[in-house]
Amino acid sequence: GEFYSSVDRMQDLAQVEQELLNATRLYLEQQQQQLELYIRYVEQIKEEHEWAMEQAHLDEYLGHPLHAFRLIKRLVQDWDAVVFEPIVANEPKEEFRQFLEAVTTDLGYPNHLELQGAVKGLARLQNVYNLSTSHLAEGEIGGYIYDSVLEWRECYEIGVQLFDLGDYRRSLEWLQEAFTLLRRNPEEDEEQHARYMSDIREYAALANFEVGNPKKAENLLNRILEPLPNHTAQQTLKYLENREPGKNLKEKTHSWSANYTRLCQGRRLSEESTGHPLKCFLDGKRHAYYTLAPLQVEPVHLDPDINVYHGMLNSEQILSIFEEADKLEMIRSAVAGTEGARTVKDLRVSQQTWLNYTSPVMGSISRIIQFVSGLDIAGAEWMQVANYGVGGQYEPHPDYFEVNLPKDFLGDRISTSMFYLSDVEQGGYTVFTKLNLFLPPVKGALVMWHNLHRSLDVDVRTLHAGCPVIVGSKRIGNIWMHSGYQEFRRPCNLTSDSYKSLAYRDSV
Ligand SMILES: O=C(O)CCC(=O)C(=O)O
Ligand SMILES: [Fe+2]
Repeated sequence: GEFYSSVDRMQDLAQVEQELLNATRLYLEQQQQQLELYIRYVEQIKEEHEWAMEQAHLDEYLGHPLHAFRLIKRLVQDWDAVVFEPIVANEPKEEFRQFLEAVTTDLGYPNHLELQGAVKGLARLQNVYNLSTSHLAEGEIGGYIYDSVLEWRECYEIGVQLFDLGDYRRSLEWLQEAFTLLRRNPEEDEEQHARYMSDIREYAALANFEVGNPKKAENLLNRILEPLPNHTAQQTLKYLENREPGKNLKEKTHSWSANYTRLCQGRRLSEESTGHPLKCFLDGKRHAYYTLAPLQVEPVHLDPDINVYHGMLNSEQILSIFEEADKLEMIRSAVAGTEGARTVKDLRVSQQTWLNYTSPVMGSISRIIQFVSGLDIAGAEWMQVANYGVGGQYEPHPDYFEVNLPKDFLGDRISTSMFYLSDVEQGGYTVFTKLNLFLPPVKGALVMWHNLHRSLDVDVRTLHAGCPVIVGSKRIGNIWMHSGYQEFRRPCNLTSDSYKSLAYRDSV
């Protein structure tokens, strides 16, 4: 499975590293003992050998039958048993090799795609939250200082990865950061230092070329060639001669990008009032279940109605949910692609699993959902439990299908009920890009809204997103009810109010 797309899965990697540390230490100690043993034996043989060589006449010496015997014995037996065999067999090495194989098949091991995923996550955080490269490298995120700083090599690696990903502007920033850090903290070996500086300059030249700055690229390469005329910068210079600068630069922006970014940062799009005073209230009447402990309702939007219900799950219940989810395999979240095919894309970076309603805690959840929504759980999918990873997000999307409804669905997703199963230290808001609304996750709270109009036409105003997680582990539980099972639960009139969506169809 994949690691970077879920903070929970990343814990396995910490375990992998712990085991690697233990096993490698042990291996090196065993090897060291083994080496010392070889050295002792070889010293002994050497002594004998040298003594023989010191004799005036070697042929006379070897003419002695005991001497001859001992030389032959040393070669036939001692060298073989004491030196050749253990060196060739090298048991600790074989053991170590087997351990590596076991640990990587057991727990899995990240590959270059994982590194790429983690780097993409960092760049995404920078884009959405306007994080400067130097602040991030210094461990400062959103005004908070964390005790984690990056070294020049790490910044260089991020720069190289971003270059390969075609994000040339960001790549350049990271390469510049690497350059600054290396210059501030030079390597002791001067030659080595110069080599590293050249490595950074060469990549920076390529990145400059790609952002449309060929003069700068040329200067950087010439700068390398001054002291080192044979450096590969020579070939790079030639390679760039026949290419067009800046032609691979592609800016990916969506119609919703500006709203998404702004709301994720916790900034409203405008201070325009909705005309409704939105005040929290207690509701003990919705269902007898809530007579003694009324629902704590926070209406966050009217028309479409979006409500947050606080304190719906306590920590023990949330723990039981995780215990249940832990027994199942988390998989990388897919999105509905064309023809309903599931595809994995950067627009959704999380892992998920599905829980049915048979366990005690899931039984409570199904009651909560029915009592609060007034809808029938018979038309619900299992609860989807998701955990986001490094810079994990879910770009703006509606929860309804509208077209390509899965075959086993009876009706579209009439409502979304989303439980926040964790607090998030920084980032990870849920935002509605057409509604000027952002919601910071609050552990134990439930957000609920309808995705369809009364007429069951889709309500395009419900476009929403999960913003990238900056710091922390975001967990949510989603339950989608289907419209097909609600004949007895929707007594209100079915006159179409879908005209309300018209103005929003093409808006951002
Ligand atoms: O993570 C969030 O806040 C939103 C998640 C979501 O919209 C979904 O899973 O459909
Ligand atoms: Fe959603």
